[in-house]
Amino acid sequence: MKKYAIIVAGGTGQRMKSAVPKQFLLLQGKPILFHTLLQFKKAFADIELILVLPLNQFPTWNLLCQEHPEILQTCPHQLVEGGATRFHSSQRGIQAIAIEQQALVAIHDGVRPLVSVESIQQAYQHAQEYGNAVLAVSSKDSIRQWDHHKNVYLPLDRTQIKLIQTPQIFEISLLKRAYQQEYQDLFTDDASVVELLGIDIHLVEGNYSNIKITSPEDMLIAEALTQKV
Ligand SMILES: Nc1ccn([C@@H]2O[C@H](COP(=O)(O)OP(=O)(O)OP(=O)(O)O)[C@@H](O)[C@H]2O)c(=O)n1
Ligand SMILES: C[C@](O)(CO)[C@H](O)COP(=O)(O)O
Repeated sequence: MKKYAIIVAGGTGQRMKSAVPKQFLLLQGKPILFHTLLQFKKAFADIELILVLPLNQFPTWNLLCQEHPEILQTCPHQLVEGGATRFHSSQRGIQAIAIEQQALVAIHDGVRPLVSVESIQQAYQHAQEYGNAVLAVSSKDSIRQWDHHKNVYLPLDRTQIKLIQTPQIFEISLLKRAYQQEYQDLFTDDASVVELLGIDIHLVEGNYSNIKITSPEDMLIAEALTQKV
């Protein structure tokens, strides 16, 4: 089946507090987005890549592609303008795909460059079998939830909790239908959008190195995890 990956990088990275948008920061000397795109290309040589960026970041990305010619040599991709929220960026990426054939579409955070090739391949396999697949890991920490009646945080059974990652992979017609829905604040990922159609989400074991680069210490962790020995 035809495979697409939509790499959403339409955010402004407020929590990273860096002058350079976090998706362009250099990890082992290469832009974070290059690492992300490359993992999908390594997973499937024939995959079609769509990169979603804010329109005002297109010139910076084009410059980076000139400075690092290996980006376009190894990971040719279509550039699509992002939206106001992650939902709207995913929606625009999805609109860029024609629906003339069956296809599996992965939506992946541009700032998760350490996703493994094996996880990507495994997730596509599960999506082929179950119609969708979402990477997730168990919590290594204890978890508490605010109780509005008691005005206190109460412990949850962490064996019942999963921490959700990307990629999140769906059949194209399902995604197109899901993203016709009106935006809601509870849409923090693509699975929550699809689920509202009454579809059960299929979780696949992810891995702990697939971190989302969100705040400054995440760059140190990513550098350490990619260190060549
Ligand atoms: N309007 C938006 C907002 C987010 N994203 C993408 O969704 C992913 C996960 O979001 P997050 O880490 O929250 O990124 P930012 O929104 O950029 O960060 P912050 O919330 O700190 O501003 C990122 O790859 C981000 O670029 C996007 O494509 N479009
Ligand atoms: C999609 C996601 O990475 C799954 O964990 C996450 O929900 C993104 O959340 P953010 O609020 O955009 O950081």
